[in-house]
Amino acid sequence: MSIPINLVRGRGVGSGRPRQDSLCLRGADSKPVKEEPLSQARLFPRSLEEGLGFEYAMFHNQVENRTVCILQGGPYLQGIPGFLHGGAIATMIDSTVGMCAVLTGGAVMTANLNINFRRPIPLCSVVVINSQLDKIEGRKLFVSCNVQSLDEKTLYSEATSLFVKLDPKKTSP
Ligand SMILES: CCCCCCCC/C=C\CCCCCCCC(=O)SCCNC(=O)CCNC(=O)[C@H](O)C(C)(C)COP(=O)(O)OP(=O)(O)OC[C@H]1O[C@@H](n2cnc3c(N)ncnc32)[C@H](O)[C@@H]1OP(=O)(O)O
Repeated sequence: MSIPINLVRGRGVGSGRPRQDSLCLRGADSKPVKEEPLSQARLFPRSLEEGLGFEYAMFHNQVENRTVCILQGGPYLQGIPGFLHGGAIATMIDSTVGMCAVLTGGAVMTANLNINFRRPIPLCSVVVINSQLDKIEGRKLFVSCNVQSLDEKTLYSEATSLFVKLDPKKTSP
């Protein structure tokens, strides 16, 4: 029986090389089986060679609860020829609004993510993801963002998201 891997904890934040992470293996009942260092585990957007995948830097404003990501999607992220794959865009939107939620609320997980893809993003172009915390209701954090060209003339995507703070009383998220 194969053991499903339910949680890979990434530690790489912002730009830089991928770091070693630890891996928690969980059985079918979601109970931890063992936790050990795993050199192959990487934060997903840091899993490709430099320059070929997700090239980005993030900046967080703690006063305004805003996170900005400067992103250049490389040639391994192609969807329609010449343009970024929608899943790659979704990954970086989730990572940016996720960073905003984590730095505001601590341990959270994405519960809902809605994306409108307005214009295709040319491969290897530089775009800006602007996210901000809209409101907090109990354990729920609502974060929205847009993806624009550097000159702000082109709106590529808009998204809204819901993050839920993990409940320490529950054994698994
Ligand atoms: C984790 C540690 C974080 C620390 C990391 C630090 C290092 C930072 C490094 C790098 C940051 C980069 C950032 C990465 C970003 C990527 C994040 C992801 O991609 S996460 C993977 C995808 N998401 C899942 O797999 C979730 C699967 N879902 C769940 O596990 C649960 O559903 C969970 C935890 C989200 C909520 O479960 P419940 O049991 O705790 O809570 P309930 O009672 O169900 O909901 C609480 C409230 O939220 C509403 N809610 C829940 N889900 C909803 C939904 N989908 N739509 C609307 N409302 C929803 C409910 O109606 C309830 O609302 P009412 O309190 O009654 O008002």
